[in-house]
Amino acid sequence: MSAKTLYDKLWDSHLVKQRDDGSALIYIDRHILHEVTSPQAFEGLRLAGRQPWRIDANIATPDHNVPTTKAERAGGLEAIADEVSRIQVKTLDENCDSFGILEFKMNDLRQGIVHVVGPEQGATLPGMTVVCGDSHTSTHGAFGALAHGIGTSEVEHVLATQCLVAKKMKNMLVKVEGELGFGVTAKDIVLAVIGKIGTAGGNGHAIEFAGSAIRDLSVEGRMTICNMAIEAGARVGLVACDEKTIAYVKDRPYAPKGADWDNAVAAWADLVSDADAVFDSVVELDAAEIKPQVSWGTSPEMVLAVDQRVPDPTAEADVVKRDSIVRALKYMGLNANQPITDIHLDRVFIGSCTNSRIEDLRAAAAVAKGRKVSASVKQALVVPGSGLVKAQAEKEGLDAIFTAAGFEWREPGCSMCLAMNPDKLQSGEHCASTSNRNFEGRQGNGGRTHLVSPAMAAAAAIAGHFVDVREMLNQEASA
Ligand SMILES: CC(C)[C@H](C(=O)O)[C@@H](O)C(=O)O
Ligand code: SF4
Repeated sequence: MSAKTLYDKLWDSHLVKQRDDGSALIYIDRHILHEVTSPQAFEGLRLAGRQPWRIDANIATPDHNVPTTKAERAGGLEAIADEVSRIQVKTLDENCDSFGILEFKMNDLRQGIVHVVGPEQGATLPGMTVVCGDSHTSTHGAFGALAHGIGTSEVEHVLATQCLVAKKMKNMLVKVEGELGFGVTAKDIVLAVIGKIGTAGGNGHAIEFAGSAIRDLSVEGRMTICNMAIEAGARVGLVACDEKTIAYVKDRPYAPKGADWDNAVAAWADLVSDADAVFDSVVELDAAEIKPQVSWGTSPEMVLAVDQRVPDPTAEADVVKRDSIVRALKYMGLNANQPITDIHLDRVFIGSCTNSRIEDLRAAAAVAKGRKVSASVKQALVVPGSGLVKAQAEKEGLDAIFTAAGFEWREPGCSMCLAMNPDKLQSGEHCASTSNRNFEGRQGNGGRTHLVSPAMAAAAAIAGHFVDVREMLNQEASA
């Protein structure tokens, strides 16, 4: 038998039927739902008089439309001021109740962003196929699972049949070897990868992230990396299953127990690419060369190290690239050659499915501790990814660190990651954000997003402009 990549193995073990035209039917182990992409799918089921094929495979939670202030949350669903949001969240509740689907409702301690909640509950497991009507489902690939986003009609198809029509992708290996320097994180790795290969670099591929720097990351760091595979053009991001993955999953509510656990762990040992597996393309990065990253433009590939300057379009020979630089500079209100550290921030957002887990909050709090948010920053938000992350952070006193420094401590949800709830940028405002997309208008009409790590976002909040967090923490910069 020929050598296989991890992606090949996951694909083969879920293949129900391969057709000659290249399309295939794959079995889906876990389906996660949120309020934005599920209403029409449930409606379709209803119209067709169908029931979900395997009710227990589904798990739901509202995240995009939920408000994040205590006051709005305390009033329950009726207090959601925005009508569309209120209807979306209510509809998810009604659909889950009527079809018998497990849902962590808005004020349940287990509620949160789908991509934080799935792994946290052990609903995402190594070796599974995981889908959700959300592009950042790639996050779950950090567990050695085949995970990707699907559209609303596919949500209906998965609900009805537990299968998905899919096409096998190509294999790409992104290998990051060596040790990360002090203050450099998983977020910086993935931004550097996207800076190198571009937002189309992974098109049509499943990207496996490997190498010693990836192995050295925590499982949460690996989730941050896989989360942004989609921003590199790949619907799927993957990391091999190892001892850390298994330790993370153990004893979580929906993880197998007893003899089932032992059998599962034995089976998971094979969730690695064979040593001689062949990838269609390979990209290599040296971890030691990666510095804290800041996106300056309107696409995640428009990213630089914090000590660099915003590009000068006149230095770009390629006319298409030159035009996109000109356009991005204009939208972002930046000048050619401006040092990244001269970019001033109006708001700071620490949260989103990329960076709202406990380790992210710890990293931000380590910077915020004993410091104050700059008077020039109008708002600095910290939004935990789930109620359980929030509770853990409070147990560790992180909330007190943040509020003493002048950050707002919020209830879990997607929040300022995208403008689907009250947390938004005003036109022209610059935001240091730990999220994953910096498209025009992403955080509010005319808003200007800069993607960074949690530590870099906290440092920017303190300084009022971008700074190298390594200098703020007064440590020897490792680069
Ligand atoms: C609303 C949802 C469909 C969307 C996605 O698919 O990713 C959102 O989560 C995003 O991050 O843009
Ligand atoms: S946090 Fe942002 S990227 Fe993640 S699911 Fe919500 S809106 Fe999408």
